[in-house]
Amino acid sequence: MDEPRYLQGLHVLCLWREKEAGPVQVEAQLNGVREEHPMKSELPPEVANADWGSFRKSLQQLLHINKATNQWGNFHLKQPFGLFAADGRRLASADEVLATQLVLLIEGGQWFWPPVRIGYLRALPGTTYELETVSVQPVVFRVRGFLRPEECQTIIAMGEANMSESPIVPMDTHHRDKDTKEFRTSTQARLDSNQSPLLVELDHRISNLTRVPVSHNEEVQILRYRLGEFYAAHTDNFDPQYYQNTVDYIDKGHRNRLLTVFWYLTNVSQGGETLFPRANALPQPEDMHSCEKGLKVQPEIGSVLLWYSLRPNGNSDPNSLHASCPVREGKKWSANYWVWNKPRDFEIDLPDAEYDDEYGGESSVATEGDPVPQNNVSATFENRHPETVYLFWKPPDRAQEAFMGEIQPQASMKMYTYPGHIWHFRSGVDQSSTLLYVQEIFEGEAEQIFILGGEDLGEMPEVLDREVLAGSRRLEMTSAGGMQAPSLAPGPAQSAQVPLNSEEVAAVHPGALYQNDYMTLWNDSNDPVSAVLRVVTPDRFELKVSQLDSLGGGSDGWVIFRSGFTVHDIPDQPHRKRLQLHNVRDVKVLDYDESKFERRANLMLGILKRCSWVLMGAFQLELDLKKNQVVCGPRAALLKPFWETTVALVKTTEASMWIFNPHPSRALVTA
Ligand SMILES: O=C(O)CCC(=O)C(=O)O
Ligand SMILES: [Fe+2]
Repeated sequence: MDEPRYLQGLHVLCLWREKEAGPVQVEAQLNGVREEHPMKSELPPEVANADWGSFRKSLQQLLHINKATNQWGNFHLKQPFGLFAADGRRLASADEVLATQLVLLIEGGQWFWPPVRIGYLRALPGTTYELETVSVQPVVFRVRGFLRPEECQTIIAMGEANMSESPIVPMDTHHRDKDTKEFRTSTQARLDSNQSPLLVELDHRISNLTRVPVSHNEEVQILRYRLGEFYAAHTDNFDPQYYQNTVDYIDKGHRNRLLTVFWYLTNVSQGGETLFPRANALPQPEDMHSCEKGLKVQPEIGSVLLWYSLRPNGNSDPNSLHASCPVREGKKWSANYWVWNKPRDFEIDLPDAEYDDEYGGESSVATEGDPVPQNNVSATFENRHPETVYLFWKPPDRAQEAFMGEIQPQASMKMYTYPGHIWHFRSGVDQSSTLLYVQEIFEGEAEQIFILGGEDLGEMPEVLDREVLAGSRRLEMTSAGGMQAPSLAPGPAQSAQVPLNSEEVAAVHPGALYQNDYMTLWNDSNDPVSAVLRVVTPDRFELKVSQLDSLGGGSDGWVIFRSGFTVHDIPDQPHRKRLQLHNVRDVKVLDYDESKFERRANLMLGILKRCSWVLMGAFQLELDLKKNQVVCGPRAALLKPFWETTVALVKTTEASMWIFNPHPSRALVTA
């Protein structure tokens, strides 16, 4: 039965809190229909601080989203729902959702532009073009001037050099013995984006239009229709019912073509229209070759059509049936750009950001024989840079990287991946943009967190004010030189380093020692923690933290952190200097005795050890020349289990360092 609501699975939510720490109010317009009385409800206050999985689960329960709303069955293969801002930006934390307030929950997991009404014009932010709704059932947009005439020319020329007969993927149950020519008479060429920078650019132009990552697209298919040539009515997605031979390839229907961006590369004098015979709920036509009824769109050079073959909930949309009417005069050049609801790289099966999400509490069908990959890793990439970073997966055997999404400042993105996989972080959406960082997924941990450090100092100044420097001036931290990729490569920091004056030289001379005052840091057993920073050379230090929480409630644990550093000015604070940390080749960044710590601590230390750049970005150090202190604090959540608060390490000497002796019979040694 056809669903009455053709935007099923697209829910518009408004979330807010009336009081800080109060419950989260939710108002929801469901299934793309604007009701006079929207659904109203609230979620308990703790939901606001919940991890992403629990947060999603509470929304899912509230809205009664379940897998069974999907027509394909095999629910374990169904893609999880996605949450988006109204401009199509994917949201990835409770914080982000609550900050955004107006969000779209899309059950099919990929962004879906709401059509609103026929004739509705939506300016695409950051571009000069508009999405014009030409049909709401199916959802079809036209974007005029999306391609420049000279780009159309170039594409046609590339296509022309590679033409062959247009194939169709025959429905194995229906059309196995039929001649392709009965359905489609055009000629076609597939073009790999790698062969042309224009195509690479178009991948991103389109991804920006659809808000679906580039990794989801098929190679563009250039089409040429000569006089009388046509394509009978069909849908672009694959219904598993009709594609038994390819059913695994399409995850039994859950991996499917989501949308088509159809390029018109020429005008056509007569005929050659794209026809939607079921537009506005018209019934299934009897004659798939008829061009009589339905919505007809005339080819117009440089314009594109965007239509969805799946509904927002991931089911197929029978109204997306479409055809190319025969060309009556002239020639028609056009192209299919198909975008799938899941990434196209099948072997590695790298699903979407939220693929690992649990639907929870659903039918047993969902768990029967789920092919859950064994050694997969969920990697969370947190962006602490002041600018958006672009995440790419670098396949081992190919030069072409797969764009997986963008991470806004302060946002994070979770990916399913595998040990040994390489991830690239770039400054832009294409592969020619600056490579900021390379991260390999390591063995052993199922959950890995990577924080892309930066010069953005986040909440740090406040922490300093409150806990260490009460009464002193608020610190103005600076953002030095934009993006600074944490790097494993040795070398000086990128922002300009100032020559040291004599005061500074004295502060960081080899052998200079700094220690926190006795009883300023504590472990769980209430033993005082000692932190000693020792300058090794004028550009390297070693920080030893001892009396850490250890096995069986003890305090034997110690950690040594080694880093290179450069000294930087802080505007208007002549006596304060920022120490920028960096790796030094052949120096072991982290040392500790595993046998001293509990499993959880070892786990965290293991992570820190493997991605030492995290540590470089996680600590914030400042030199106070007046007070002879190094102020040291965490600036990444990752560090907080070890280093909760900001402490001042005071200049000291070997002889006057304090040592805590946990043995009660022996006296504490202080100067
Ligand atoms: O040429 C057209 O207008 C539509 C072609 C089409 O739908 C296809 O090739 O899948
Ligand atoms: Fe088509």
